[in-house]
Amino acid sequence: MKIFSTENIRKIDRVTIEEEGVSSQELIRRVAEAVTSEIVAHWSPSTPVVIFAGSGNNGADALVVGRMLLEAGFYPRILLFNFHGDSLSRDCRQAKHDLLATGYQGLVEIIDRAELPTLTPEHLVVDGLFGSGLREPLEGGFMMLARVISESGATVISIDVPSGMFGDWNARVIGRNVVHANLTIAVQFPRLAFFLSDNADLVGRWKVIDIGLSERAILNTPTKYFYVERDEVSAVLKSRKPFSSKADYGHALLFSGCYGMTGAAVMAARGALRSGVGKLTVHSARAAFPVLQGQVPEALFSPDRQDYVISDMSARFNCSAIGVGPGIGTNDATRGALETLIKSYKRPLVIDADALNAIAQNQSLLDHIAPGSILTPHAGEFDRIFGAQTSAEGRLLKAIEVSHRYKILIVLKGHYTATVRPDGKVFFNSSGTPAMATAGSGDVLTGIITSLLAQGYKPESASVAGVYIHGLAGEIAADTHGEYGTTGMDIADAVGRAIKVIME
Ligand SMILES: NC(=O)C1=CN([C@@H]2O[C@H](COP(=O)(O)OP(=O)(O)OC[C@H]3O[C@@H](n4cnc5c(N)ncnc54)[C@H](O)[C@@H]3O)[C@@H](O)[C@H]2O)[C@H](O)CC1
Ligand SMILES: [K+]
Repeated sequence: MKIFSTENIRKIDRVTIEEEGVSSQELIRRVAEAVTSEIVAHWSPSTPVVIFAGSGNNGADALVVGRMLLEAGFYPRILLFNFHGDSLSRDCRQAKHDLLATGYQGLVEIIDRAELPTLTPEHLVVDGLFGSGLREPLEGGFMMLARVISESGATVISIDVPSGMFGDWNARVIGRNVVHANLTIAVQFPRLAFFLSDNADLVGRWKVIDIGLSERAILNTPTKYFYVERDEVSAVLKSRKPFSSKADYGHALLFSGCYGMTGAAVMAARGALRSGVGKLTVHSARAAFPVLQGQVPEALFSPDRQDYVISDMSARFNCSAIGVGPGIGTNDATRGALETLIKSYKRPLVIDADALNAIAQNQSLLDHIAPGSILTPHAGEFDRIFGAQTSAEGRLLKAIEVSHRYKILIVLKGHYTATVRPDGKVFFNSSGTPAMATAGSGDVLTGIITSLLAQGYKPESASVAGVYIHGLAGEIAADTHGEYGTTGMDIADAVGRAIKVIME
């Protein structure tokens, strides 16, 4: 699914109204209908509801919600901010008119000074103060109002975006000055800001409602941001040919494991094999031999010269893809071997874990990484390489910059793992569960992406598809083992089923 900028949503909105003949009032009605159904489905008419309506079309949405709630037997209190008595948008004026035409007596129109109602945790607040028309961070009375709403303990449903927050970038916004929603109901598309952990407490849960904006305009409007769902991944994964053999699905090489961290190699290997690689060789410390051969008998074992660490990472047997990092440790010999690999290997590498930490200690290696390589850092690993970031937004911007500069893909792991490409496109992943916050989970991902690369998928699709498959495998594993009980190995073992579900 495309994630559009606020500006582009406005354009698509305009095309829908001007070229497809849908009136803005009809669009507002569709928004209000969806918000109202949500309320009617989960709250009883006796709920004390307070609706805050601003002067623009976000306020118009809110006023129409008010009218629809009245029809459903609720009796909301509605506050409309109409400074000087003449600031309403045309649609907001119309919505006010329609509301008053029902004979409703509860409208409080705030023209100069606001008398705010006391809010308690029993209240349900509908936040229609500001949507995509917000121009500046809130200040003064609106800032105070946002704080009062957030600190009241009331349940808050925000229409389109939490008021005070921009849909795109929020570096200038202070979280405390934004309405904190429990649920945000976004019009037609999720916003970039929803995917950044900085805003998690402001957005709450979010849903998107389809109001039927022009499909042609949606198709023709470019964007750099995407939300990856199952359909996009199933369009990428290829079915196997009946007459194919293992030679058709690549031979991956993993540099993984050392004494004490052989399990990482096991999980990466399992992830690779369960995602369809034709052959797999794991090069590891000699001491890893019995564990790897015992736990992953399908993989070939390539012993290092050294017993306890990896000291040699030369590419061998013309392998079709290399993954490096899980459980390799930070030994000098291993770091030296990694430097040689990075400086000599000309095809994309998958680089994870301690291999990332080695790069953090020798950043000149970034200049040598083959274009199209995939780095899979979590926030801490990313910051160690590219500098400490104070926000997820800053980290994403930095990832976009360095991905372009070094021509590498960065898989920034988190709740919505973001895959950042050198062309500036960013893919936020939709699958996954907190059950995956467990040791070994990342090793499995390295295995999956390396396996897809080995099978001939381009780095752009191996990364995005690999991340989605990994998340879905985590969901499947958590179905059986629960949020607490899911292990890295459970995730690895569910990878095959995840791919099956995607391809069905
Ligand atoms: N996307 C769609 O297709 C549809 C969206 N809808 C809803 O409409 C709003 C956007 O409405 P708009 O009138 O453009 O803007 P707002 O209601 O968000 O607010 C504009 C209003 O606020 C004033 N203002 C802006 N910034 C500030 C500030 N910092 N302090 C004080 N006042 C400010 C500005 O001057 C205007 O008066 C969208 O979010 C959806 O909710 C429709 O439902 C139709 C389809
Ligand atoms: K809002």
